[in-house]
Amino acid sequence: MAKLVTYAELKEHSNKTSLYILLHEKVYDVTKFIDEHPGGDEVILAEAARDATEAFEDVGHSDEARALLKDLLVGDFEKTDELKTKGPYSSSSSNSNAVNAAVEQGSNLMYFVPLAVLGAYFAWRYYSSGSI
Ligand code: HEM
Repeated sequence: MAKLVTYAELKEHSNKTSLYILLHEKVYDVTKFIDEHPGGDEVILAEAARDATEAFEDVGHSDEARALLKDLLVGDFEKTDELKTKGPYSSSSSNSNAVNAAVEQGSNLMYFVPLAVLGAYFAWRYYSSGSI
């Protein structure tokens, strides 16, 4: 059976001397790999002691990148309440609500502007037809 890695262990290995990364509920030892990472060491260090799945998938890593993982595997991550593997960090919903509201306001304006132009056009036709 695969080794279970606890959240405490994940946190212990969160610096350049020893670094574990949590991806898809599995823990990888990337200590030796970070210097070779084409994306640089900082982006990986930023994912220490948290769920790096989203960051990793957002980049759209190649199959070659994924193949590297199997040699780095430490074990399965032991799920805890402290760190939901779906990511408690996935940006706060209040924030995205504000963005949604802004987008909605923008689209209201997108309807209003062409309608106003149309209204102005018919008003112009109405008045100019009277004078011809
Ligand atoms: C242990 C996990 C990781 C492995 C094995 C890995 C491996 C690789 C490899 C092989 C590439 C070259 C392009 C490709 O083949 O897809 C790459 C690129 C990249 N990686 Fe990772 N990576 C890991 C984790 C991460 C994380 C957590 C991030 C966080 C954002 C990240 C960000 C990037 C970026 C931004 C590039 C693009 C670099 C460029 O094209 O300039 N990687 N990675």
